[in-house]
Amino acid sequence: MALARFSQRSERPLASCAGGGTPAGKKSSAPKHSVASFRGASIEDEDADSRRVRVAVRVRPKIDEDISEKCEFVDCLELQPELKRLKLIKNNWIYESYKFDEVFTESASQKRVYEAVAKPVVESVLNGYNGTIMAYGQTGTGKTYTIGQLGKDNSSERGIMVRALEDVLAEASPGFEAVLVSYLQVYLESIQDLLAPEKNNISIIEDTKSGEVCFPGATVVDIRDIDKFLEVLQIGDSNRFAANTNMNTRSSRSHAILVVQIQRCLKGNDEKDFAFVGEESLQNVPALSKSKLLIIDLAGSERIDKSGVDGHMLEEAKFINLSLTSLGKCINALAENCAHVPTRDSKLTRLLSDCFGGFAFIAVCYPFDV
Ligand SMILES: Nc1ncnc2c1ncn2[C@@H]1O[C@H](COP(=O)(O)OP(=O)(O)OP(=O)(O)O)[C@@H](O)[C@H]1O
Repeated sequence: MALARFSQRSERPLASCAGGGTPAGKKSSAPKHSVASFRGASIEDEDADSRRVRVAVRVRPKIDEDISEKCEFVDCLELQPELKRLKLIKNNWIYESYKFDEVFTESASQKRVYEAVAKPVVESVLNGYNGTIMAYGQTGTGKTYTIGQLGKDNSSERGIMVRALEDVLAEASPGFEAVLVSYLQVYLESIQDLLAPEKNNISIIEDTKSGEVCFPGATVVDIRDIDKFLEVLQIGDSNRFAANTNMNTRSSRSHAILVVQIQRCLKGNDEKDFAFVGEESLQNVPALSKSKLLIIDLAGSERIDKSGVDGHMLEEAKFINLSLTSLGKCINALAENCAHVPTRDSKLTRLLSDCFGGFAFIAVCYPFDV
């Protein structure tokens, strides 16, 4: 499974913001823990912070299900975390080597993954940037575990969503800042509100001037404490489309997107700390800084023959693979610094469009067929 992160400075002009202004595994004999290979992951000599694409890879441990299935595991991966390298061994003589921004072995804790991959993005969002963290990989490789694990009984198992909100809430001071959360899923190219599933087909509105993307009608919950957030996540997760496939007993059939908007009033008496509308300075109206954090648990890419799906689930798999392909095209365009990023090809990429560009850090990853 690969984790991607990217962030973008909000470049919306002060006056354009509402509220008076905005500073800115048929069970395979293949090892399920070998998950993905990544194009674009072998960039070695660029300065990591200046790159628009950053990729971390996490290999999950064998789980009881793998063992009870009596799968034969073939060692086809060699991890070199200290070199941030992964070797894909094809046979005794042939291997391919990939370089990542981080390589996490089976023993990597949730905390470590969060701190190395997600925490820097959360920090930049708290500083007014838009940031995105997403997990990509073959079905059953641990994306939901990494991103969305609630860890209600064991807080050490908490995933990126919960840890990110813990950090955001630790920074926010009540009454002064708002932490607004929406939880959506993209299923069969339709956006559904995970917190109010009757709201289907939610539209995506793009502000033509600022490029800001919003989802009118989606439930927005003002989060003040982590218990409330856990409740919200649990409701959302219960509404997510999931199914039992050959490769995962609870396979997510949709892309889940957590949208966290952070609003902060800027303090100070300097003119620059206040909003401007046209020529008029709105003295005494505190400027509002808005930034957005997207945390995305992508549906698993799957080989239809391996996952053993048919009928409706086959339709689902086609939509999943199509939207992942369009995401891949956008990411390639960003990785190659293309002027045009083709965001209009799928709901998923349209929804992400205000986080594509600028100082972006994004993953480019492709499923690895064993
Ligand atoms: N690092 C880990 N440590 C322990 N168990 C893990 C780890 N990663 C994943 N698992 C377990 O592996 C199984 C598959 O994980 P998960 O459902 O997160 O995969 P996924 O990539 O989200 O799959 P899909 O794309 O089909 O939804 C689950 O039982 C999960 O608890």
